[in-house]
Amino acid sequence: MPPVSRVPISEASALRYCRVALDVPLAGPFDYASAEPVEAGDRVLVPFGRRRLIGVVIQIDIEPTLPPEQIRPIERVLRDLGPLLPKWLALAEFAAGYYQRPVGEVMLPALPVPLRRVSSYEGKRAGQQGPVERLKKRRVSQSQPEVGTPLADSLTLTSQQQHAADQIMAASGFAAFLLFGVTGSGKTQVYLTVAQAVLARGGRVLFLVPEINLTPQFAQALLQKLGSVVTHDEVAILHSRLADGERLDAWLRAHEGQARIVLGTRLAIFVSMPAIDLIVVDEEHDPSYKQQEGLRYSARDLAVWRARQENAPVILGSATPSLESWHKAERGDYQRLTLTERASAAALPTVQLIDTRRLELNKGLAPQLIDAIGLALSQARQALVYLNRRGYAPVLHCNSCGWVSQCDHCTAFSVVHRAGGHRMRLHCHHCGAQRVAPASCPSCGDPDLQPMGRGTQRLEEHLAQLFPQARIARIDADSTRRKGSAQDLFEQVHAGEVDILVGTQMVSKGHDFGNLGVVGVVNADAMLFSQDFRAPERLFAQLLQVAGRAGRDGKSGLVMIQTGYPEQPLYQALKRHDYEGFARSLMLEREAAGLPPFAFQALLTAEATQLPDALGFLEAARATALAWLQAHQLNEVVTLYDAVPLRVVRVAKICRAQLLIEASSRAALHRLLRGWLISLGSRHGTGGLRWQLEVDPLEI
Ligand SMILES: Nc1ncnc2c1ncn2[C@@H]1O[C@H](COP(=O)(O)OP(=O)(O)OP(=O)(O)O)[C@@H](O)[C@H]1O
Ligand SMILES: [Zn+2]
Repeated sequence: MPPVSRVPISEASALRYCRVALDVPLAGPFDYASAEPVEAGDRVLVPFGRRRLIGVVIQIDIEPTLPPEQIRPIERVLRDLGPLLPKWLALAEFAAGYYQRPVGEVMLPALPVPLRRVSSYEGKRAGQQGPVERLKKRRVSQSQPEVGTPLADSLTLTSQQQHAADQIMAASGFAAFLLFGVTGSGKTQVYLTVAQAVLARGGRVLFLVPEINLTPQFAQALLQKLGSVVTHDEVAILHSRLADGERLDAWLRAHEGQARIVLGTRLAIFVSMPAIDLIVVDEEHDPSYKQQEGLRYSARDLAVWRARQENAPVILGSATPSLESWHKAERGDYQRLTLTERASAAALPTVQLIDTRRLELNKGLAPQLIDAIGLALSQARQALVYLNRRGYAPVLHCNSCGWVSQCDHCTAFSVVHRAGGHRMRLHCHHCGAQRVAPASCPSCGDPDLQPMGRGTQRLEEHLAQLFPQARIARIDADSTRRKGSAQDLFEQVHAGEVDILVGTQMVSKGHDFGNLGVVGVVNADAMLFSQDFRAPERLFAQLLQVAGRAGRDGKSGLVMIQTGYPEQPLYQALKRHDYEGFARSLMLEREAAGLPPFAFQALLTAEATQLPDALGFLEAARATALAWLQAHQLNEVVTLYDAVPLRVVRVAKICRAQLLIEASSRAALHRLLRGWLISLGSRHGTGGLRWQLEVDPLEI
């Protein structure tokens, strides 16, 4: 361990004071003293309580807020990396302010682990070097990077694609575009055409995709189209499944400017780049752009902020834009570009609603769907059956006494999963607890326990019985846990080694299947009557997206949706591929009800071992907020709802409750949040109570 530099008080006048952001759940930032000059953006190793932490200097030459003798000195300035750029610091400061988190909890998690872990800089392995030098040594010893092979790019843009690309390329400085293009309209080609122009003049591009599994497809398309303007080495890929070293490598290449294309999932929005000349957010409506823990940011919204900061254009692309973005386009904040036709001379698929009320289903499948799948297979085409529920069956049930499988730790059913050798297991999808399914009913002893309902595993089994000759692949979170397994499965589908694909929404996002003739949707109704006001928007998007996988090759595509409510406007709009009409009706409802995008929300969630503690905390918080609103004459502008338990109230033995805050003015909402948070105290309160604030929550 390097000696701790204890600076004698007599020399205190030679000290400078600075403010350091640390990843601790306290307001911060924290004052430190330094004998050597530091700059904003420097990473430093500092003592904190009894621990030592790596932090980021965010302000220098400050007037300390504590008496000098209480201020501890910085132990070491980490000089293996130049200071983080002012623009990057500003992005983190903005996110911290907007999402109401201490800046250190934004900055440090945004850095690759080795750059913020004390042990990377100490101990035997670290020697004198830090992780950056170690990585660079490794890089030199590896073979030279291969140069991208420019492939002939034979596609001629359709006139709609060309028009959209021209509009974007004509933009100077910041401009936000909503690229609204039907499924298969070739939005990717528009992004790539604009990116090509940017890269050809030496610029840099940040591409965001919603799913890790889409990065290989995208990276390939990038190199194919852009191989003449960038090399392999100039593309950096960032997502959460990379090993620490890989992530550091990609991050550094972006930070140091070597990478000119950064392609990644939501976390890539926090990448450090010397400049960005174009940002693309593909499938901008996708909920996975919203981080659901820690700093609950929206990468899509930060992308727009960042484009403004960089004075660059941003493209938000989707066949089913979020109502937030659609609203901004309607108001003219975003420029809307529309692609109404599929690119490759393919028509949009025919959507049929199968009324299951008058049907006898065979293993949950309508005879028409079974026939359609059979026909597709006989024509050597593929079929996809979509069921957004993983596992074998949602619950195990006793016919004699009515016992159902429940998680011991959560107020939720435990889901039946089939392990190898057909053994049943029970998994809780909330807390992750797993156990072997009981052989007989724990309540009455009846050995005849039945799985009830259907998940993707069971659907896969049924399809195998109905189509014994077919090669069936299941793609869901369970079948793709192993790194690379999703990519392998998708490659098998593309290579034609799969006849029937069974999957959850993982299969619906953005995949360009070449030979998919039929898409069947089962059990979509489950989401039709959800409490969440965003449920119809989300269901429509999911179904339109999955429907859009069919018939992309120019041959016919057929989509069959099994429903007990075919007359529902959502299904009727789907049948017409009518995003615009459906969005219009949802928008009217939202406006009448004063819901987003016509209002702004925040959600305060509390967790405690006893529900009354969580509710009590929220009620006290509510009273404080009400008083504050009254004092600031904002009680007309901001509404505080009652504190209520969450739908799944107990998870892993912890009870959860929430308090919804809604405002007609974003500024008023943020004023309240700033004034209020201080009064709530530490996020880890006493008696195991924890709270969490989310700005712009997606799920309520
Ligand atoms: N100008 C073009 N001429 C011929 N084929 C094209 C053209 N542009 C795109 N394509 C092809 O059309 C298919 C769909 O393109 P792409 O995947 O970009 O659609 P998309 O708009 O992203 O759709 P989705 O929203 O459904 O993901 C791809 O196979 C692509 O190669
Ligand atoms: Zn559980």
